[in-house]
Amino acid sequence: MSRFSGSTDVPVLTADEMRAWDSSTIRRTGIPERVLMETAARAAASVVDRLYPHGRVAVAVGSGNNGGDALVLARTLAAWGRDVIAVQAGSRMPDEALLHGWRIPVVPAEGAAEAFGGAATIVDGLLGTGATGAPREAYALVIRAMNDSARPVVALDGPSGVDLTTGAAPGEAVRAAVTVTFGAPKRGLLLFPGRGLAGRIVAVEVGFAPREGDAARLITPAWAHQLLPAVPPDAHKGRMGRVVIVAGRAGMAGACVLAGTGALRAGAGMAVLVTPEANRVIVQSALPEALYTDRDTADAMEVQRGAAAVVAGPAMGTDDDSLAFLDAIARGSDVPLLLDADALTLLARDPGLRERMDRPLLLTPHPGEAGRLLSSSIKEITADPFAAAAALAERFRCAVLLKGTPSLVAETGRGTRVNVAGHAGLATGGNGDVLGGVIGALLARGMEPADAAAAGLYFSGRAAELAGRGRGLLPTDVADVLPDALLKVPVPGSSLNLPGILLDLPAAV
Ligand SMILES: NC(=O)C1=CN([C@@H]2O[C@H](COP(=O)(O)OP(=O)(O)OC[C@H]3O[C@@H](n4cnc5c(N)ncnc54)[C@H](OP(=O)(O)O)[C@@H]3O)[C@@H](O)[C@H]2O)[C@@H](O)CC1
Ligand SMILES: [K+]
Repeated sequence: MSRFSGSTDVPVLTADEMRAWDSSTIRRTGIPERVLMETAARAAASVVDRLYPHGRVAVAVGSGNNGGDALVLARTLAAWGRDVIAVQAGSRMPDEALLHGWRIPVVPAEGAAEAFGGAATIVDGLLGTGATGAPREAYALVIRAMNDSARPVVALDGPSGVDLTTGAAPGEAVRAAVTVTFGAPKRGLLLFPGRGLAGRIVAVEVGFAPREGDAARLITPAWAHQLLPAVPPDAHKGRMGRVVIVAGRAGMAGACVLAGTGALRAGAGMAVLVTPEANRVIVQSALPEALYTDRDTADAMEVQRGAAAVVAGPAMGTDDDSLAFLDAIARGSDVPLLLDADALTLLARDPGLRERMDRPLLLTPHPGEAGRLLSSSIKEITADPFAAAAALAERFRCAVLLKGTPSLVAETGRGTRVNVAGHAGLATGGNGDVLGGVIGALLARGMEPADAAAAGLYFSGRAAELAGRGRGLLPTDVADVLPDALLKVPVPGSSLNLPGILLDLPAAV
């Protein structure tokens, strides 16, 4: 289960952004780099000591500041009475003065396998945000020895060999049990394969100044709850928002039911399901709480009268009739419109649809749909989802929720939001339909499209966590616990019980 501090503002940074933040903190505050390093390394030492309290700790030391962190951590653990040995990977060691005179045995890279074999826990302080390309030979040797040792590895800032901006691993890369990352989670830790190699991710606060500008940020519980409009004590269904859902071609009633369920479970005052007559009996039996309108005879303007938000697309069909109906819907109102699934395929076919409508727009593509909208391949989308989401937002002048691991929300001029709530149990058909309905309900309650998308991701992810992690979770199981996820109950902080933990994310398994 993802755990967060109460912070509303946790950046997600590229390696370059992290280095720039570091230098600007030093410049603006006068805090010496050594103090940041000391704070970072002591926080990591606490995590190592808490999680792996017994036996020898072997610390792999690179020649940059990541190695500096490792030396400070080694010295700190030694001062706490732990048995510590260091393995030198670089041609030189970081400043010896970091050891404060503590004597720690140091072995060369060639002795790594033996040193790791004699240890209970390994700390990876080889490479951090300053690394470029695949680890060079002595480093690669030490990384191989680490991965072959069958000992748990705690990576400092990131698993060495992982590009902390892209998540790529161009050569040997550490497979960590835990990554303690400093100041903010790095983007490359949240993108695969980096996410898989990082293990459990613990982000610790180390004394940076507040970040300025529109960097990417985590969607935190505190932020999502703060955005959620309060339910007035004299609420009535009209004030809680009417969501119109255009979904499900004939024979595809399920998508419509699931989107409607998502909307109602997320607190919409009313859901109107617009779907062909062929689906009527199923839709009305499965979700009698929703209103039904026959799509075959519906007037696109009439059906949106009184609506506070419209969701169109889940399994609605991609034929000419569907395009004509979508076009009429898009032009028939000025309330926020969410386009998902088949509606995105139709938009890719007829991008002029965007110009013909005049209303706030949110697109919620998966990488395949994003690829169609940008005329690029799924591989290109997943290689840099941050860039793809930003390009879509620019191209269609709208908010974009790009689904994936992690899902992102982008809008031009606003920082990208990154979701880490939820788990792989959400990767089944139908959850996207529920999510569309949830976001529709949040739009209908007056949230901005990008905010509604980000909050919708968080609350759905949280609901999936509450519903449990096992296989076989139905989208309706997730929808059923949405009301609990939406309650303003504080999310428990890190089970490590140490101060300053911004994020504690379980390993991706
Ligand atoms: N100030 C902060 O924000 C704070 C930062 N902190 C810490 O500093 C880390 C960043 O430190 P950094 O900038 O010194 O870079 P780092 O990752 O140690 O690597 C540089 C070294 O690696 C080498 N090298 C590069 N590529 C390589 C390769 N492929 N294969 C082999 N070697 C390679 C390169 O050698 P060169 O290429 O120069 O010969 C150079 O010696 C950051 O991640 C965090 O842990 C904390 O103390 C808290 C405060
Ligand atoms: K590292």
